[in-house]
Amino acid sequence: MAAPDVLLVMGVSGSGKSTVGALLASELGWKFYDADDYHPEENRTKMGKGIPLNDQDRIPWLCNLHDILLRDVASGQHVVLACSGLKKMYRDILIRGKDGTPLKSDGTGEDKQPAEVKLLVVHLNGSFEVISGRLLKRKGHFMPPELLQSQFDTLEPPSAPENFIQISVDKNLSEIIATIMDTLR
Ligand SMILES: Nc1ncnc2c1ncn2[C@@H]1O[C@H](COP(=O)(O)OP(=O)(O)O)[C@@H](O)[C@H]1O
Ligand SMILES: O=C(O)[C@H](O)[C@@H](O)[C@H](O)[C@H](O)COP(=O)(O)O
Repeated sequence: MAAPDVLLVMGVSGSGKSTVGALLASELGWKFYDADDYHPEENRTKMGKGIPLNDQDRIPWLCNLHDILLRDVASGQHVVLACSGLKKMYRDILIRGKDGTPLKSDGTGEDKQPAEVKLLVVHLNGSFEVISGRLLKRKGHFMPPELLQSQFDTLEPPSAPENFIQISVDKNLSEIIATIMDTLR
């Protein structure tokens, strides 16, 4: 696999994205973003009321994250992004933006290059029982555990031809990090 510029740590709420993403970024010395920090206030309020987000709520949030990734990658920065990325369409937006593959100038005024983000998707995969158990214990977070079923209903696990690995949330954190580091070698 070509070396990725960005690692997307994805999965349903409570699958461990923020925890794994932050550890991984620190291990790799890459920049870390938690997509939760980029939700507009309306999205946070909606989730806080127990209402699941829809495509309309998520698309502008994902487009903004795509712009951030492109900007960082263009400046040579490698990034770990923790983001639910539940549907293939959402992951495609993170890679290519909303309208597929916009062209950007390579600076010569002639050839154009696609403005794509080279992404490796790390899907943290687990059962409803294990993940809801963790969410019920998690304190001080705006996401109510009652929304977990809608997250599983929305989830489209990554599949070929996406560039991805899948790791069980039943593993402990050091095993998860070691598996990802092995994949990158
Ligand atoms: N592999 C793991 N084993 C045990 N507990 C974990 C693991 N990954 C995450 N956790 C715990 O599960 C909870 C949810 O993790 P978090 O990173 O907040 O998930 P997310 O960002 O996907 O919502 C946290 O309390 C975290 O400490
Ligand atoms: O797309 C979504 O519906 C949200 O991004 C959601 O998946 C995310 O999980 C929340 O922001 C809660 O945050 P946690 O994932 O950290 O629970």
